[in-house]
Amino acid sequence: MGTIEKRSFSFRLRRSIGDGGSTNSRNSNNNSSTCTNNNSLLSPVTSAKLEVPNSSASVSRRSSIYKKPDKDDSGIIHIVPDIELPLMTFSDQYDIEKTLAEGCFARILLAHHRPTNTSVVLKAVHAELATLKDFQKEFHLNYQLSHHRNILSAYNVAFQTKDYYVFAMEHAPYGDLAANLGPHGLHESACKTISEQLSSALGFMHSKNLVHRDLKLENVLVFTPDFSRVKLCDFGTTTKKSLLVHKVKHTWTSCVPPEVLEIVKNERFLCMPTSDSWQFGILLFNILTGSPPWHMADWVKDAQYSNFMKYEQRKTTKIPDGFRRFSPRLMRCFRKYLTHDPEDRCKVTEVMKYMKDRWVECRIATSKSAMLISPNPDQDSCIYLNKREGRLSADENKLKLKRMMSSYGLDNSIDQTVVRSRVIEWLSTCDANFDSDIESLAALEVAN
Ligand SMILES: Nc1ncnc2c1ncn2[C@@H]1O[C@H](COP(=O)(O)OP(=O)(O)OP(=O)(O)O)[C@@H](O)[C@H]1O
Repeated sequence: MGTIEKRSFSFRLRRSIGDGGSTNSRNSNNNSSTCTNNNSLLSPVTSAKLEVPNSSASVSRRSSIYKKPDKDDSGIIHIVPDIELPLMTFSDQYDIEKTLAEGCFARILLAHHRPTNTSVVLKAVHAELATLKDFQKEFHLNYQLSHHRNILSAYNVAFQTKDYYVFAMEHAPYGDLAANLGPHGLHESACKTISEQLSSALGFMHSKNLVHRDLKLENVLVFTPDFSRVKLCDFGTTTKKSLLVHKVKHTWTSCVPPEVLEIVKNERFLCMPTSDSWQFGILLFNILTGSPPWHMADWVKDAQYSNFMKYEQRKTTKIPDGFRRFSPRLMRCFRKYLTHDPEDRCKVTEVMKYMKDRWVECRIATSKSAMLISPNPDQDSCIYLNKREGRLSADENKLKLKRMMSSYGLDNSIDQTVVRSRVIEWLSTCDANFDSDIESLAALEVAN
């Protein structure tokens, strides 16, 4: 094997975010705006000479190769600088420990950086599948956004090998949200924690006129097992607001907003933050239930979406199937995120108004069929509420009713045998598999 010559590249092209038009890249935006390049905005990136840590860096960024980007970017975030990428091999400075993931465009490698004795993750973008300027844009944005606590920190380190463009970032020890989601979703409190952090990260991006465009479970990384620290990653499709873009390829159809789904192949459209709001709504549903609300936001082809759309547009009061467990407050919130018309869609931070509300309510009886929905009560907030809090509120309501009736001088003595047989009769008409001996009914009798 011959030695690989180390040389630097500089790029004469001057551009702003979204400028391009490559056909094989994932972010094949095409617009004509051009900005003046400023090399001083980001110091030349070399992996041979690593940056000394900034003393004010937060605990999670203590790595000796982390250099904090400037908080007050005054708009420079929209100018992708020409950076020099030294050519090297991984083994020059890194021991590759394992491949964490293979994305559509990149390999994600856990590596040990020998000179600084630091564990890092290397995102190695296939040079054949992405253009150099797409790589530079992703690296620049990730690095510049790094100072938000819920955005993955990129180190000031980038280089190229024979086959890859590479940059370094911190390691998320618990992987992505998709890997942490059970079939019945997460508990309400975890969903609130996650949505608070993600809405903050996306709100921060929007405040800088940037649209992420590819929010999905796989692009949210988990740093603590209780989800108290999650971070947004993958800025490969991030675009400046109002630029003309093509559809993002290689994403789940359920994440594609209706106005984007309608776009015909190769047609371009304006990139707007409301598409992140839509994807936030889908992600919220996904983490609460374990699956997306529909396959695609096409009211002709997808009955589930069509049902939601009728409800959202107040053509029916019937709550769509997948949403029945949610409280009226959360339904109001979903309506705002998942409204068909992007003009009417709320800002991504809207969810913060709903943090004090209960999100999940149980409208499912504790019958055998209900238990089949979630055999593990701790996995499903609906059943969880039903068991731990349902009885308490039922007792309280009963007492209230008794007090109210007696204050009007009404007799409130009830024949419990009649009540019991009516309940059994009603349940058996609802559920063919109903067994009158189930524990919940025995408990009902005791409570009465
Ligand atoms: N810093 C990290 N720590 C741990 N895992 C990571 C890290 N970065 C990425 N991953 C894992 O690698 C996967 C792919 O990463 P990423 O989305 O950046 O690659 P990509 O090629 O752009 O993906 P896509 O297929 O969405 O285009 C993530 O879903 C996540 O599981």
